[in-house]
This record gives sequence, C-alpha cells and structure tokens, in this order.
Amino acid sequence: MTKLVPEADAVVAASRHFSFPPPRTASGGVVESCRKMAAAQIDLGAAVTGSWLDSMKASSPRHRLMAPVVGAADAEHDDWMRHPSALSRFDLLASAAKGKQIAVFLDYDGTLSPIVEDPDRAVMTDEMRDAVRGVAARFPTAIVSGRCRDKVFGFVRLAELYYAGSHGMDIRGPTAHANNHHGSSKQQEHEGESVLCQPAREFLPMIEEVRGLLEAKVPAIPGAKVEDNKFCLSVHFRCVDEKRWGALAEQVRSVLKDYPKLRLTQGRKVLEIRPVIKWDKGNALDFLLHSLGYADRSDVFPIYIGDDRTDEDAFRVLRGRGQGAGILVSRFPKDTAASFSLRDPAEVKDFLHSLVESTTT
Ligand SMILES: O=P(O)(O)OC[C@H]1O[C@H](O[C@H]2O[C@H](CO)[C@@H](O)[C@H](O)[C@H]2O)[C@H](O)[C@@H](O)[C@@H]1O
Repeated sequence: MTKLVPEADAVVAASRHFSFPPPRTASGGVVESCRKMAAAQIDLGAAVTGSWLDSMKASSPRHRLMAPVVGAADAEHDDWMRHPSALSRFDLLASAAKGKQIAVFLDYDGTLSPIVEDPDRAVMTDEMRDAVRGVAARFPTAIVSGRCRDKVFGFVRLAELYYAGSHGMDIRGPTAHANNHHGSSKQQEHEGESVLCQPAREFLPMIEEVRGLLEAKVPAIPGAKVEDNKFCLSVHFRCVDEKRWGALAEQVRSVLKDYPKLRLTQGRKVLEIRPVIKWDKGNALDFLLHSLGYADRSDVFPIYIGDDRTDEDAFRVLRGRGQGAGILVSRFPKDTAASFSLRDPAEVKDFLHSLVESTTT
C-alpha cells in the first residue's frame, strides 16, 4: 500500500501528462451567507439551450453499443492518460496531500452506487458504506448530490457525514460525531450548532407547483418519471423510448415556459429543473470548506469524486482554489476539469480504502 509520502519522480513523470496541482482560476470566493450569495447572480452557465432534444441525445452517448475497434481503443486509452487513475497513481495524489488536512466530498449516483434504471433502487452496498464510514472517521466527509437530502441520507445512512442535497441547495452538518479528527472545524467549535444552508428556500412553493403540473403530464410518456428532490426536480428519461424524447421535452417545456425563475439543466438521462440562482455543487463545496474553517488555509487537500456534468462545477472550484484533487468517475474519456479518474463505483470503494490505509499508522 502506498503511504502518504513524497515520490518526486512519480510527480515529475505524471505531470508531463496533465496539470497537477490544478492551476488557479478566478472562481471560489468567500461564502458569507449562502442565500445572499446565491441571490446575487442568475446562473445560465449549465443551462440547456437550443434544442432540448439535441441536448438529450448529445448527453446520451452510445458507448456500450460500440464495438471495440483496434486502434480506436488505443487512442481512447492514450487520451484517458491525461486523467491518470487515482488508484494506479495513488502515489501521486498521496504525495500532493502529504502533511495536509484532507477533506472528502462524494457525489452519490454513479459514484457510490451504480447507475440503475429505477432511481428508487440505486442502493449503496454495505461494503461501500464501510468504506465511506472509514473515510469519515479520519477526514471531514460530505455527500454532495442532486437528490434531496433526506433521500440520499436514506441510502447512505451515516449520521457523521455532511450532506448537501438538491445539487448543494440543502446543506446540513453531521447529526452525530464519529470518533475523529474534526477538532478544528467550526462545526465542533460550536457544539450543537448545525451547519445549515438553504439558499433556494423561497422557491419551494414554485417547485411544488411545477412538480404537480409535471406529474399530471409526464406519465403520458411511457417510462418517464418525475422525482421530487425538494429544491429541484428530476424528469427521468432513461426508460423512455428515444422516439418519445422529443414529446417529453415538449411536455416539460410547456410547463416551464410559465416559470422564468426556473431553469433546465441535464444529467445522465435526466432533465433537472432548478431555480435560476447561481448555486451549484461548486458553491456547496466552497460553503462546506468555509464551514469547516478550511477556506483560507493552504494546508488543506479537498478530494471531490463525481461522475456527472453537475460535478464539473465542483472540479472547477478546486482548480480555482489551486487545491486538492478532482476525480472523475467514468469508463470513457470526457472533457472534464477533474485531474484524476476512476472507472466505476467499485474503484471508488478501493480508492477510499487506499486513502484510509495510507493514513493509518
Ligand atoms: O448528484 P447525484 O447524486 O449523482 O444525483 C444526480 C441524479 O442522480 C439520480 O439519477 C441518476 O441515477 C439514477 C439511478 O441510478 C438513474 O436511473 C438516472 O438515469 C440517473 O440520472 C437521481 O435519481 C436524480 O434525481 C439525481 O438528480
């Protein structure tokens, strides 16, 4: 097992392939009040623009249907080398984190649980839960999910974690303390005072209204499903015949046209409806780092692991801070602001174990 020790040669060799630590960019400000910050700006950055149907198709590549082609596979592998495996290059990550306070941020779907057809059945294995528990016993650990907080807590069931549900619009600190290291966090300085951030509260009645409208319309499309994520809504099309995607997009558009304060973004075979405020997983990551008292420290090493477009906002925040490591979970090369890769949740579990073992004396 690689320990958290410097391996200069490995760093030099790997940095030929990619930029690590990530360069600083102009994002990542101080979070004074999450609501004030969120209200300050309308976010159109990740919005689905142009044809919704084209966007749905573009975000649903048919990797699994492609026959392996000799040569193409090599090119794909070479491309992926720009984002080295966080497992096989654990040494590199470990040397960058050496002597620093690690904090771990984990997306849920596609990261801690495999993608499945029925969103209600995206359970996490006990082995994965043990791995997350082990990490949380050593480092502040947060789940950052598009799901509503209660639902993702229902899957993860670890009270010692921070939870940022609804794409970061519903943040809550731990409700129980692990025997851990979090002594320096502001959370613990104010025992009993829970971190809470809900920057989109005023949108709740509107989201509720739109949920009702969508639930009345969307079931007409076989396989389509509306999921209530409290501060946002998901319209799933994983089980919808591709020929009906246009009709589904039209149903959603016909509802949303009367709600200019809501916007549409897209995840993995899901349309996401959320408030126009500038608040995403990146803001949630920033907020949590501030809550932990880590924002202005240079000796902090945040690790964010996620598989989806929405996780890119958090990867970009790490680049903006010039700190830590973003790890993209994907079997296929993608444009990403992450620095490392893992192939699937099984590799995520192995990585979490490696992190624990490397810091166990
Ligand atoms: O931020 P995440 O924790 O990754 O949540 C994003 C969305 O994940 C879920 O949908 C995705 O996973 C489902 C179960 O595997 C799959 O059926 C669906 O196609 C995926 O998009 C969740 O159901 C959504 O509400 C989340 O927004």
